[in-house]
Amino acid sequence: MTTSNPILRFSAISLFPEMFAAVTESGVVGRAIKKGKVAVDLINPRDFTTDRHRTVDDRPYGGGPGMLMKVEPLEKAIEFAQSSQPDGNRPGKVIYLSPQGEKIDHQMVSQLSQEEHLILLAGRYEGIDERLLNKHVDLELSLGDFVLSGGELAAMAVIDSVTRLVPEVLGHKESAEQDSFADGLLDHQHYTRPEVYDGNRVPQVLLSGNHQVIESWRLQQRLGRTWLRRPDLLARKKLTEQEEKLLSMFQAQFE
Ligand SMILES: CCN(CC)Cc1ccc(CNC(=O)c2csc3nc[nH]c(=O)c23)cc1
Repeated sequence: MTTSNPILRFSAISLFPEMFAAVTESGVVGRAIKKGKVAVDLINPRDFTTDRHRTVDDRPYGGGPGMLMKVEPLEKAIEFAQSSQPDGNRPGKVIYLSPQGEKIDHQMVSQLSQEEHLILLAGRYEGIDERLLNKHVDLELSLGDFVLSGGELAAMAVIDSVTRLVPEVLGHKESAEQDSFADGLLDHQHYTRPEVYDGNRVPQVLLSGNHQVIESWRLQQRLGRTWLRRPDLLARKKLTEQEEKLLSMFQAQFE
């Protein structure tokens, strides 16, 4: 269902629209749609075919394995998505999910959350015609250096991660949690009942009730774990004097 004035509209172009139920019918995105803050339109290129067999794939010039997405149904699907734009608004940004794209990270997601309309082109087969790409696609994004069967999972990752950053979508409680990754550090360890599990106790500091010490311990763990597991993230982060001190105390235990 299309909502009249959502904060952000996604148009997902895919041969497998039913896959998107995974994000539209549950969780944060499902709630945001119900609240009318976000809209997700599903557009299937097969609905724009004109032949009896509703053909959506075509053979590659120059031969080689596999097929490509047929140009005409795909172009019509993109144009339909762009036409579903409330007039006067900025034209939707066309994003092609592809292994050749720029890797998605928090910065990219944060930028996309400022848009009003994102048209997500989820490819299947080996890809799409380069001329179509040059004519319609504004941005090519990849989920990472591994092979998926199509762009749908990547498109859903964009829908979920961008929706979480749209103001007023997350309640105050959840939005606090989103800050953790946004500040470029990994998360600290988590513990819940029982206090002793499998012979292991919860770190005493977390039972102390001393919130200042607990916050300091958690920050130190976040700095230390990022240093151990993702030094690339740490290299990009300007640390305060207090953070430098906490990290060097953490590192001292490895000397
Ligand atoms: C023969 C070279 N392959 C490119 C790495 C062909 C190919 C494999 C898989 C696909 C389908 N994948 C996507 O559409 C895709 C879309 S976003 C993405 N991110 C990471 N990995 C991915 O495979 C994808 C398309 C072409």
